[in-house]
Amino acid sequence: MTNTQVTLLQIDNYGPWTVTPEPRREADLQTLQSRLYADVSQFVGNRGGYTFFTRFDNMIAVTNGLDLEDHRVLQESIGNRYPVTLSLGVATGTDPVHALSDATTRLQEAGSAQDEDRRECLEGRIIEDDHRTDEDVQIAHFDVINATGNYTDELNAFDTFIEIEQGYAELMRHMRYAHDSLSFFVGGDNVIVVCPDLGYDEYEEAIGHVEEAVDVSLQVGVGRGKSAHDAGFAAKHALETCRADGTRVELEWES
Ligand SMILES: Nc1nc2c(ncn2[C@@H]2O[C@H](COP(=O)(O)OP(=O)(O)OP(=O)(O)O)[C@@H](O)[C@H]2O)c(=O)[nH]1
Repeated sequence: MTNTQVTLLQIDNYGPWTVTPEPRREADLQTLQSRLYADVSQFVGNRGGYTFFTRFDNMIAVTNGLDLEDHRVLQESIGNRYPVTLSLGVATGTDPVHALSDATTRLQEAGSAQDEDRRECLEGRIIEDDHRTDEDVQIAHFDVINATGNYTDELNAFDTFIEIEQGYAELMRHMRYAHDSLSFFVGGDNVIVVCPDLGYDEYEEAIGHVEEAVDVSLQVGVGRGKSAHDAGFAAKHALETCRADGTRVELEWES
């Protein structure tokens, strides 16, 4: 049974900061956001977690293996080095959508994202070490079949981007509402999905749905693990099996 630990990271009072005392240069905001993401991704990644940039002012991380002290150190380190601070909500659950929803509620109850007095909140709970198992995290790594031959080498770069984003948008909505999963575009033609306990049939159904709806063909490798890294790494290996064997769905634990 999965038990996903999800952290919502929210920049405190960021909207007002971007326009005070007057609107800040857009290139500077983009640079700040991408550097902040890079630092958070490295900190969480070094401890076995995955961070997704999502909307940049709100990031979502799978943090199985990180305790509350790790979260506090992250906040302190960012607060020391950036002109902005982070509030964090952490929650756990057998279904990652529920866990994220609980993490969100924790922050919302602590105050608005644009409340001057809500700074560096840390709310929630983690999975204790002695309760962690090798099946806590399930990650599915989706990829567009032959994106290079069908899109990248054929269409102009923007039209390729539209096709890939259409596939992502359809998959993300379907996995959220049909399978209680959180999907994140991670670059190129790749989408990483944080899932509850799903099996072969659900993944095959999702791929069929996206193909039917937007005519984008996907393959998926799925892995399980104690941390996001362990599950995601297993998923990457399963995806390599799809590529080698021409299969659409590979579950690492069944190979
Ligand atoms: N984030 C991330 N991006 C990847 C990964 N693998 C590939 N990519 C991206 O996806 C792009 C396309 O690579 P592939 O998916 O290997 O190419 P493809 O043409 O779709 O070929 P097949 O996947 O074999 O059908 C690359 O340029 C990368 O940007 C990965 O594991 N993680």
